[in-house]
Amino acid sequence: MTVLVADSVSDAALDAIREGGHDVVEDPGLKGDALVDALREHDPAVLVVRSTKVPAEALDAAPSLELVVRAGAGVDTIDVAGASTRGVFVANCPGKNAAAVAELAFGLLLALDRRIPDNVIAARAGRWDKKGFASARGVRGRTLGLLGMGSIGREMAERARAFGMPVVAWSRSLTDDDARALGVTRADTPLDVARQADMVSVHVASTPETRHLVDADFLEAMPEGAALVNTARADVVDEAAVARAVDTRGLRYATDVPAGEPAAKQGDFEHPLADAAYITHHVGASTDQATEAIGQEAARVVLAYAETGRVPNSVNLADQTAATHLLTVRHLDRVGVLAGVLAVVREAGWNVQEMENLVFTGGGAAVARVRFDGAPSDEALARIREVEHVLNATVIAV
Ligand SMILES: NC(=O)c1ccc[n+]([C@@H]2O[C@H](COP(=O)([O-])OP(=O)(O)OC[C@H]3O[C@@H](n4cnc5c(N)ncnc54)[C@H](O)[C@@H]3O)[C@@H](O)[C@H]2O)c1
Ligand SMILES: O=C(O)CC[C@@H](O)C(=O)O
Repeated sequence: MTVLVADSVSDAALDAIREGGHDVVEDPGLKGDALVDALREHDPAVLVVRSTKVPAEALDAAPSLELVVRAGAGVDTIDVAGASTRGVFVANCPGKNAAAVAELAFGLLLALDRRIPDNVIAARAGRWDKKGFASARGVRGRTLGLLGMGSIGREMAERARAFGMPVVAWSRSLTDDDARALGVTRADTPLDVARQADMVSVHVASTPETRHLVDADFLEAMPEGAALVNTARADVVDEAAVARAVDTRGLRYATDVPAGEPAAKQGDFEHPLADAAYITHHVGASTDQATEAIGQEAARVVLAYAETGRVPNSVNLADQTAATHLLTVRHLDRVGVLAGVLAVVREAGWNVQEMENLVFTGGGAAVARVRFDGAPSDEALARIREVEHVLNATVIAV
């Protein structure tokens, strides 16, 4: 299998994939047209990326492409819907960089409280200002609000405990039992978090539903002088509203994911909040530990897919198909039996949604399970039972 790696991934991961017998083409600088050209040239079965965008034209460039692995958490950089319509799997590496991101997010919260970057900038400029930097609120006993209690949100809750910060959290599927187990107070809505928290950290995925989850109303509901940290994605926070809240309500803001983040790893950067906020360079996941863990997981996904055809951490397989019925066929393990069964299935107009064939020890017999969407008929079932080497067949509603 050819594996094109378009971003920097750990050497250990690349070695593991090579040791699995696969050709690795590594070009960490690929993006845009260069990525499309490389996909066309190498026609890989697997593409591994970090933040590199994978749009529809990239998916179209490699007819052999079967799997895109996001060596990270967020898959908003990949045209997942486009991959689904082309029958291409997309997988990610969930949780593997969560500790690293939580470390940065907490660093930013503390930096906002103590104005650490401004202290450093002043010292570097040859200015001593103990008077100017002497006041801070402190975080112990302050309430931390969390939006999103996935892998990173949970890591944040753990760290908040160590800092003596009560946590109020909103997450779309957080239950009271989950909240109790995590030692946090569950909020019914994001606005409830805004009202109760002194500092808020954002950890939801970027989706159409989470766009501007932090908007003008959210910022208005936060107390004067509150702090907000965004290490999730730019579009989850309305940055124009943030700029206004910085001016009018003394909001303190830090982000690792500024809007208009450059695609290139180095270059010029301008941002309307560059002076008013603390902006880091999308480095939440960039610790050695996270890079190693992400690399290992990306390699595991590639190797598991190559060996089993199954995709760990797939993000675009339907949780629930449209299947209405399950056809179970016990049969002798002979050539052509399933073809005969499927011919009847086709004539009956049953739309196959899921299918598996398990062989019994010794290899004499097998059982096929076909989940389909369609109206069952006794006549079709009788014809399946008549297919040569079929032992028995049943249909039940699922
Ligand atoms: N700054 C960085 O370097 C960096 C690194 C890793 C992840 N991230 C970002 O942080 C995000 C969270 O990472 P994670 O590892 O915790 O992911 P996760 O999948 O474990 O958690 C995602 C959270 O988003 C919520 N969510 C997803 N879709 C939603 C929707 N439609 N409406 C409301 N909530 C929704 C989920 O409920 C969950 O709470 C990632 O999606 C990514 O964008 C940034
Ligand atoms: O790969 C990176 O450096 C960033 C990854 C991060 O945004 C993610 O969603 O995992």
